[in-house]
Amino acid sequence: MEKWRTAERRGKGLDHAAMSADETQPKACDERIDLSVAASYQAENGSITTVGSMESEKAAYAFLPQTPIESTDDHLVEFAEAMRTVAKALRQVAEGKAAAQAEAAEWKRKYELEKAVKAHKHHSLIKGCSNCVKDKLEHLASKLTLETASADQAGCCGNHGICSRQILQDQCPGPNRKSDDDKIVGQKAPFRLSWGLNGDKSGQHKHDFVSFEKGDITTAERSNKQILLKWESPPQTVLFVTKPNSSAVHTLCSEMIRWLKEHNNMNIFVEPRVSKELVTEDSYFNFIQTWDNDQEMKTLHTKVDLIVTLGGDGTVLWAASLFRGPVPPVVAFSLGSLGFMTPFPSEQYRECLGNVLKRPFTITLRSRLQCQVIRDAAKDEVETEEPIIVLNEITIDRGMSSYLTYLECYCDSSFVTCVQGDGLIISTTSGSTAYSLAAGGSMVHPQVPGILFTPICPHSLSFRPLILPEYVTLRVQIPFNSRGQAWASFDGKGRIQLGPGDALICSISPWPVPTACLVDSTTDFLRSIHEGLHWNLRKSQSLDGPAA
Ligand SMILES: NC(=O)c1ccc[n+]([C@@H]2O[C@H](COP(=O)([O-])OP(=O)(O)OC[C@H]3O[C@@H](n4cnc5c(N)ncnc54)[C@H](O)[C@@H]3O)[C@@H](O)[C@H]2O)c1
Ligand SMILES: Nc1ncnc2c1ncn2[C@@H]1O[C@H](COP(=O)(O)OP(=O)(O)OP(=O)(O)O)[C@@H](O)[C@H]1O
Repeated sequence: MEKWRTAERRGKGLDHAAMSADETQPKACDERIDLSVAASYQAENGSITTVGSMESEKAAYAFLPQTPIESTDDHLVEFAEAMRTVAKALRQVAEGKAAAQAEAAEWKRKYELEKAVKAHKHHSLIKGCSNCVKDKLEHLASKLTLETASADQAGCCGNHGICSRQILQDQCPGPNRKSDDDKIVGQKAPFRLSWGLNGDKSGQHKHDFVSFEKGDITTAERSNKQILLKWESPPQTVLFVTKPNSSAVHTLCSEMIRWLKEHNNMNIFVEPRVSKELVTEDSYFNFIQTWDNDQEMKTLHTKVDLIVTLGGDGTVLWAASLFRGPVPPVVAFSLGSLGFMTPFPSEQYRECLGNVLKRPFTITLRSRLQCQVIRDAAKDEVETEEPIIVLNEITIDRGMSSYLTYLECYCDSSFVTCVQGDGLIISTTSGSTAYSLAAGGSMVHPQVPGILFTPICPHSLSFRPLILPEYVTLRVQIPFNSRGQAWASFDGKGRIQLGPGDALICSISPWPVPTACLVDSTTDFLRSIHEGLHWNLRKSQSLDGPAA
């Protein structure tokens, strides 16, 4: 834009010079005047070449009166005319150059003023805007305003070039100018955000996402983006977790192990039960590894690059339960009925595994809940039991009891409610499509950072399910005045009885389950609710019918 504008002005200058050249009669005195004007232009602009040519032109004019020879007069007039044409051309060039230089100087000065005003704005916001700084700023701004106005009468910022309105929004003359009060910049107090509970400095500090320049809060990054996993070196060890008592699963498992060994020379781990079955079946499987006890199982995550599950959602839950700490990425093949967490088609295992082993793939980080049971009898003791970790949910229900459960619930130190009904589900977002859904909870995308609080058959008309933020700790207490007992279960397993005075404490575990996506987290989630639940499936209305 600026280039175009400069070129236009230069063009105008040339046109003007050309017009005067046409109008000027070829008289000697005029020619001298023209030449002197051109000479002075060049001297001012310091162009040595041009000044040199002016000297030769002067010499040519000085020669004119001394040569009154008829035959040579015409020649001299012709020569003088030629000199005049040359001089005019030189003047046009000089005028154009001078105009361009003046214009460039003007824009440079404007730019420097704008820069200075910006720097003062920034300085005053950081250090506090003193009156002195403000005065200086206003002075600079008004200077800029005046000069902008005189440089371009078309209005604030004009149509071309640097837009000072963008840089100095409050300083525009004309109809868009703001009031004097609005003109004051840097009045907002700077602040800092930090992470932690009630200002506790031990909390995890994330990157600052506050723009101090403007004092506004902005989310620089989305909290939980789609995550891509890319191997830095080729994976070498795969753990198979398979649904028991299924011949289809067993056949596929041995076929996949062979394929992985022969094509990728992978190390294979299987559960002790499966190892026995395979080795008994064929000595070919002697190379597969397993574990003998819990202690060995606890170190699995240090040896395994990838977990392959063959079964339904229950098998994914089972695989996750083998890892109380970090979990390797899970590639879940569907051999169940619904398959909310099993997106990979088992018939295409070669292609799917080939991709996962060699190419980057998207994962869903499925958060888990860790839960500790605090017995009333042992509440003063130091906690020794390891927490129980679930991928779907913790359920507290009335079990065999025919009485209502009576559960007091707290979120951090705040009282939430008393649950009187069949029970309560505290669910992860992955578990939102399981038991919690059946109890009336919302379906939540697995990457939403939240904890679901869903009552089971509450005896109250107004008890709607809640979704709480992932950073809270929930405590469910069986009060001493509870009529009955309560039972807790973890991903539908391991039921334990809770008596009056016992409590259950849950929070999000630092160890999520990374599950490989077939497409991406959202596509897989939507596919599972469409195909698994036939979500919102309805025959479309036909076009014919009553007019609106
Ligand atoms: N009324 C109910 O809906 C109900 C009752 C009890 C347990 N469950 C669920 O069953 C889970 C245990 O599953 P299982 O396979 O070991 O038991 P299971 O074999 O009894 O299967 C229960 C069903 O729940 C489905 N399921 C499991 N996790 C799911 C998830 N995250 N999203 C959608 N569906 C899911 C399974 O596909 C299966 O069809 C529990 O965690 C609980 O959520 C549901
Ligand atoms: N490796 C395993 N060891 C022991 N039990 C397992 C294992 N894998 C799965 N299970 C259990 O087997 C049961 C059925 O498994 P799963 O849910 O995967 O199959 P499904 O019921 O046929 O599929 P879906 O849940 O889709 O209907 C679950 O309760 C699960 O806990």
